[in-house]
Amino acid sequence: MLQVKNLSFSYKETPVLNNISFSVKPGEHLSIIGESGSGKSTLLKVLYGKYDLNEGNIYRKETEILGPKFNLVVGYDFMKYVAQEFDLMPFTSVAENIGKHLSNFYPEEKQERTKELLEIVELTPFANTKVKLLSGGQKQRVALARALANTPEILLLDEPFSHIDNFKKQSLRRNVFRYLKEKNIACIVATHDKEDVLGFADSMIVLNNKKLLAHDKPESLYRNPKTPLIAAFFEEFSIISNEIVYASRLQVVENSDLEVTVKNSYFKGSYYLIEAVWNNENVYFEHREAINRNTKTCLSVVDKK
Ligand SMILES: Nc1ncnc2c1ncn2[C@@H]1O[C@H](COP(=O)(O)OP(=O)(O)OP(=O)(O)O)[C@@H](O)[C@H]1O
Repeated sequence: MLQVKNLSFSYKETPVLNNISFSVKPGEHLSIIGESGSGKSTLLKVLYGKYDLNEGNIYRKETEILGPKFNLVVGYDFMKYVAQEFDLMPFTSVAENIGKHLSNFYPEEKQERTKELLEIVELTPFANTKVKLLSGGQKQRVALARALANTPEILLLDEPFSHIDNFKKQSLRRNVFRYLKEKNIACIVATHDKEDVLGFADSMIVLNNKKLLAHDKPESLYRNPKTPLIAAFFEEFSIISNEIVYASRLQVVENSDLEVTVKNSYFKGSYYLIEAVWNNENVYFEHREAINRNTKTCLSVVDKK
């Protein structure tokens, strides 16, 4: 449904994206990951038609998405974009902000729809609160609900849960992503958080050095990370005999050639992450309890599942 072909983009003299191609199917959830400054936000803005491309094309079905040089009003009805800065109306209520783009011809439907959207983003108790009185995370949820109001075909989300506390984040993420699937709304999500990806995204792209480093299912990239950058997105890892090995694949054994010296133990809830040294390199592994500093311990690599 959305097709990106050989896209290249520069801010004046600064090239940011080089020869990027991918496509998104109706209802697909695509994550964009990459280090800070790798161009995730820029890619979303370019997809939205905010900038003119240097090269390449973006198509939604047969329609080409064009930048401001060719399209006076930025944006399209079939696509909504929730930026990192939310651009809300501070002096009006949460409900009014959410209903801003809903038609006034059908007041009952508008009220019903606003109620439904408030529930999705868990803001029902704040319906009549002025937006300027909300926290950053609450404003982010208003922006999300407003983007969903007219059921777009494609939603572009830039770090959609970054301002939301951990208490709310899990349930909100499930609510929103489940809703998008139910309504067959495609979403393209720029994120630093693997929790936004695993269990939700159908596919992911990795931006690095202006290029598309990888494009695959999250499961495939997790199981076979081509580079340390990809592995680092998912978990702590070590390089052992030129292989990327996640901390969860190393276990303590009686004897092995891999004898490490423990430096630190970090409590992680259901396990400890142990930082150790082997051949002057850091090695990370998971263990059910903390291990004293300077303890020598042997490790073995568990086979991939
Ligand atoms: N308006 C702009 N004008 C000039 N350069 C910009 C502009 N916006 C971003 N850049 C540059 O483009 C590059 C990509 O930035 P972008 O914000 O797209 O990265 P990002 O991957 O989204 O980063 P983050 O994860 O920190 O949000 C950076 O080098 C940034 O400095």
